[in-house]
Amino acid sequence: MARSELVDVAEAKRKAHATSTRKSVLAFDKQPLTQRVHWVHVILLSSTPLLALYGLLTTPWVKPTFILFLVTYFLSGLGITGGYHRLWSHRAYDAPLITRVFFAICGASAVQGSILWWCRDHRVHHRYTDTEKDPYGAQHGFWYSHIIWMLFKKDKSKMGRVDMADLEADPVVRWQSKYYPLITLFFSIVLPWCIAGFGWGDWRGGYFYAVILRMVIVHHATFCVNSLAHWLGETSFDDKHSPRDHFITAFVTMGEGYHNFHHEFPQDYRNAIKFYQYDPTKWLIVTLSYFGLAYNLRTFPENEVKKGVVMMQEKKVNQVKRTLKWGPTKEKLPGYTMAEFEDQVRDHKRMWILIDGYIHDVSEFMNEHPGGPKYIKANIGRDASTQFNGSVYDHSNGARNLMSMMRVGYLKDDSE
Ligand code: HEM
Ligand SMILES: [Fe+2]
Ligand SMILES: [Fe+2]
Repeated sequence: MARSELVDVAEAKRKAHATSTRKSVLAFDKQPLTQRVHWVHVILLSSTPLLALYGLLTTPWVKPTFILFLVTYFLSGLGITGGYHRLWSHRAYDAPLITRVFFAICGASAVQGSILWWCRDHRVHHRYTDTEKDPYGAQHGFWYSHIIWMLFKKDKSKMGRVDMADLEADPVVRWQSKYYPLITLFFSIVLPWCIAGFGWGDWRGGYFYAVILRMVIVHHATFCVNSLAHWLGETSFDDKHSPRDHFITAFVTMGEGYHNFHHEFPQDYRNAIKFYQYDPTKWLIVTLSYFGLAYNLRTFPENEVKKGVVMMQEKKVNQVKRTLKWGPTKEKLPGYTMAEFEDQVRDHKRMWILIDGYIHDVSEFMNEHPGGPKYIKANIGRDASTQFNGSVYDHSNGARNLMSMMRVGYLKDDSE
């Protein structure tokens, strides 16, 4: 079986498996919707955007607050992407205590739950992508994977399970889980607010911009990794699941936009593999590694990454190939012995020519032959393989493809 056919068969099996998983673990309970609402999430996720909007309309920007807004945006955003996501969820690199504490604090300031909670869901998402066990399964649509999944409590017995032993053993993770509300309150709200207030007297701007607006933007940036990154762009490495690569998603999410790559090679500390693609999270990890603050940066072997690309290209080529006519194959043709072939030409006056094991009807082509009819006529009823392949003229692919459309039979050997 050809390699491309193997790929197709494997894919059909995967699709069948995915459908059966979807049927067997149908989502959501019979419980009424109102009883399943996750009120804390609903209130947090609806009030903060409204507050941010109100702040935007009523509060003037001052330069130091704008700078503080940018700094807190990058710190909390990178806490999620560099810490929660690449370090803890995927172990894409190792980091000493100081880096882990830094990321634990920055990540907490994004107000997206503790490392343990966030990483558990994320590992489940990778393991059960696009099935009912995926907490933010993209098969339920853009808005479900963006935010709706958080607004309802889940039936835990139906969620996928993953190994979290490595995180449970990390004292920084345990410390962050234990004091999560305090750490978040202080680093997300109190500290930036006080810096703007005590620093330059902008209590109002500090609250609305460096705390609320920044929080809302980082929330939705992260949510975009689950929605936009499973919806917009190319499936450059594998199309068996929904993750996609797009530079817009990368810009919105601090580099998490090459999501097809990421789902294929989740342990790679990079999301963007080309130097010109936007991945500030990767740049941060590399910079930290120069100072010994990150080490063992993991990358997937280049050879395997390229195979993914080539297999997708092959798939696209095969799709186009299937739309073209290639002439009948041996299984669809009658076989003739050499004697039968010669009889057909002699007794039935067929204009048949034998080349490369196939018999071709050249009656309509003879006078169109770019090399002139003479060469064809001289070979009716004969095997012209040697002449066709070089002794007279070595034909192009175009000529070979054209010839395959003229097949009317193949040459049986006498034992057949
Ligand atoms: C069904 C069989 C054949 C087909 C479909 C075919 C097709 C073509 C085509 C498309 C060309 C243009 C150049 C190219 O694309 O390579 C060509 C040129 C030519 N063919 Fe054939 N051919 C066939 C059989 C033969 C045979 C049996 C001979 C020789 C005994 C022959 C001799 C030549 C020669 C001499 C040229 C001219 C090259 C030139 O002057 O540039 N062809 N043929
Ligand atoms: Fe994903
Ligand atoms: Fe991930």
